[in-house]
Amino acid sequence: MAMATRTPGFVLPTSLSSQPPFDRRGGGFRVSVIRCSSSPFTFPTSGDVEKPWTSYNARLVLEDGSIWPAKSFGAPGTRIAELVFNTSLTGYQEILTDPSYAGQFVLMTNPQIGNTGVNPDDEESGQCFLTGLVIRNLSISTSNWRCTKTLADYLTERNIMGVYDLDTRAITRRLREDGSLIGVLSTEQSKTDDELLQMSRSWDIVGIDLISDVSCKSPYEWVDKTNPEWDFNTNSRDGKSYKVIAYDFGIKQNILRRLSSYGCQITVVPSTWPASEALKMNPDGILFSNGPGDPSAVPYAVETVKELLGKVPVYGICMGHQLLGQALGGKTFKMKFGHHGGNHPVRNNRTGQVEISAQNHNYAVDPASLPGGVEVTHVNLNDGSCAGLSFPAMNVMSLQYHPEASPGPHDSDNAFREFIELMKRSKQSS
Ligand SMILES: NC(=O)CC[C@H](N)C(=O)O
Repeated sequence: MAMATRTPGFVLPTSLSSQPPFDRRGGGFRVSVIRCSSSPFTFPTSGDVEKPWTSYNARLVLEDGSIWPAKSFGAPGTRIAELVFNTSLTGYQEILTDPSYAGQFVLMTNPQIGNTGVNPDDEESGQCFLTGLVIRNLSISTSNWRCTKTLADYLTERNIMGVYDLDTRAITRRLREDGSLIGVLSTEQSKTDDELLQMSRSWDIVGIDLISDVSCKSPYEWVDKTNPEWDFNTNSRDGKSYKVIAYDFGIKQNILRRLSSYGCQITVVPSTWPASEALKMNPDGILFSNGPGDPSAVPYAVETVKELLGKVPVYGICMGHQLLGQALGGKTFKMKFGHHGGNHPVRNNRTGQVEISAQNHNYAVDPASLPGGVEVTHVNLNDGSCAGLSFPAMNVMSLQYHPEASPGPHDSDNAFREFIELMKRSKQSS
């Protein structure tokens, strides 16, 4: 049969290539099953080289009917999740432990993963929250002075699936063209392709509250700072102490470390913590954290944010920003394939400066839905989407991206100083 090449490594029969693009929201599916070749490139871990991990044959089946043969290096089994791609060159351990990836498979576009292993200092939380890791090539050797374990052992111990030997470039192009897709990863040979395909088509992530599962269950104090050896921006500290309540919607620990390094005394509270209780604790400021899933599916959290608006300075990060956007009267929407990576340029509209930022979100605030007085302070320069908000009348500031992350540059860290200044001004005027 004559074949037409759609993207490198992905071959579609000509008879099917003229069909309209896959559209899950419209309910249409292009074909039932398309078999994809594994990667056209050969790395040292392919073929006969003896590997220091246990490997099974695996498959990634996407809801558009494409099937990607793979090899497993993590936990065996069958799992379902939304597939997103991440363009970071480093930081896979932070990604694995970022609670905002709950319900997702993360495909790394960097073709070589695992070379620095894992270490106790790079954890963003106490467990891996994503459903699986999809990579092109797993490094056969691990070498780093901080490394305590290989990536394969770490994922297996934590019962997280990891697969390699797929054509990650072709899958990424597919996600960019058609948008995020639901997929099933499986090492179970007894399951047919059709069974896995049906699984992927009967699951959805939109409209689901994912934060209740990842939030802490009771309040606790946080005291750890950034390791002083690695701290930066230290000249901008004023040496004063600020009492901050951090709502945990799936908080990354580096947010807490940065706040602590800036002099905050932090109490972390669960996502369901009543606003009235938070106010009784008499905080100088409140942080609304990052967190997984659809921000419009957690109206109880939006209500809590609303009750706190105007009473104390507030700072939202990622999910926290999206909750603030809704509490201020705006709406969120699902993006085509989101932003996941350590190299997103963002313009600070107030200074005109561009920050290279770390991002991880699939939803965004629609600026057109926001009421007058709410200022869009930051814009993502890749697609013009809203990356930051401010509502000075109520001491509100928020960022769609991750100022605590330092994927090389530390450009966004000043946002913590701005929060400190917001609290300081508010204290002085009261
Ligand atoms: N990192 C986050 O807080 C993610 C926010 C939200 N879950 C999204 O995907 O847009």
